[in-house]
Amino acid sequence: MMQAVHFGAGNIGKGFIGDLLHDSGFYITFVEVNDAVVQSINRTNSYDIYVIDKNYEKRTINNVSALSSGEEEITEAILDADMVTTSVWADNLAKVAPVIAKGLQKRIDNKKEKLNILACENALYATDILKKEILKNLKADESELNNYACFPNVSVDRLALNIIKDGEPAVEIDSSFELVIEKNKLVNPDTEPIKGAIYAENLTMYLERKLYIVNCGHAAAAYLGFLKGYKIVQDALKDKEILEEVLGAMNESAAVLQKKFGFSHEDLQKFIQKNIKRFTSEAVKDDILRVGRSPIRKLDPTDRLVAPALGCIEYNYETKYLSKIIAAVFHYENPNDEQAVILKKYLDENGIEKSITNFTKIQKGTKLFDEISEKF
Ligand SMILES: NC(=O)C1=CN([C@@H]2O[C@H](COP(=O)(O)OP(=O)(O)OC[C@H]3O[C@@H](n4cnc5c(N)ncnc54)[C@H](O)[C@@H]3O)[C@@H](O)[C@H]2O)C=CC1
Ligand SMILES: O=P(O)(O)OC[C@H]1O[C@](O)(CO)[C@@H](O)[C@@H]1O
Repeated sequence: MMQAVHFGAGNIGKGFIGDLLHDSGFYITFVEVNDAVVQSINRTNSYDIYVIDKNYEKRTINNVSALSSGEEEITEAILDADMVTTSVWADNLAKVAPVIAKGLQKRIDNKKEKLNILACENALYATDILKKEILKNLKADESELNNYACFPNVSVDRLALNIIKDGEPAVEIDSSFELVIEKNKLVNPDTEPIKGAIYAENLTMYLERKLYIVNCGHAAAAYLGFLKGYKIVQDALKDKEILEEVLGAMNESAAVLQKKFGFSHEDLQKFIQKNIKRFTSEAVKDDILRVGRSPIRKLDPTDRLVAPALGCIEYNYETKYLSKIIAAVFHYENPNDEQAVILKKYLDENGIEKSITNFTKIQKGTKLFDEISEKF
């Protein structure tokens, strides 16, 4: 049986990547910092996922085990692996990199064959970020590493939510998904190691369409919804004013992608409508605090809100909606979200102008800066 080591047994780890790896014939060793999750997987060497839009049909994923993040066996698991994947959040890639590097060093010492390493995170080129972090922790240099590992980037799209079922952590998923893998960076670009994935020559257009339309619209619903006191995304989107503004932001992003990649207007409209339908599905209750989580990451100039706004500026398009949503992020509060706490503290101590530049890197004196500051 093929072996995969997956870092992060969270919603996407279990509900998406684990599901597809299992379907593709892999035995999966999860590496996870949460010991309760490790124990839960190891109790039965399986876990359950529930398909929301198929009447919560249960799918049991077997041929799995889990290791706690400090365990020595991780190096051995990587030594024997055919693939390594992550879904730990982009902010944590630097933390898993030393562990992966240790396993890779052992593969290098043992002259093992090349394997694919994929960072399945919501971020632009997350696998490149992971590779850079691995190199910081490896004796080998990049050209030697390239003989032992390939690093395709990935675009990851599936709704996966955590639930407790019969006292055990489980995951609810949507049956629809899109996993796009950078084909030419695979160990063997003619193989399709994960069933159901799309193997793309040009990942950038898929990655940007996903991050700058799907995640942009979802984030817009969360931050505007929060401002008006909603708790659930589906409820926020029943508010006509919020829906109009969310669509406005998605359309501003779409205009940039149309110009940059040559997508047709009709295709992008269909894409937007399909995603609004997903966000408003009555079967799902998606917590605004989940979708709005880690606001500092979401204010990054390469992420879902600021990057499309900068694209609009480049093409001389309007940023009426995107600027309002970026401004709304600075009003977001969640005492249980470390980044939200840091953001609020910085804002309270330094004011909106310094905060805009500090978190978005948008410079004072530019049109976009003025718009965000005014809307705030
Ligand atoms: N949940 C969703 O619907 C989607 C999430 N994503 C992306 O997938 C990634 C994971 O998101 P979720 O699964 O929702 O989050 P999650 O919080 O459910 O899962 C992340 C898991 O990684 C574990 N983890 C964190 N640091 C670790 C470390 N150093 N070593 C081992 N495990 C570690 C956490 O304990 C947690 O179980 C994120 O980058 C997110 O943006 C992408 C598409 C959809
Ligand atoms: O996982 P992140 O990057 O924090 O953002 C939440 C987003 O990710 C998703 O969970 C999946 O794309 C969306 O539901 C939401 O837009």
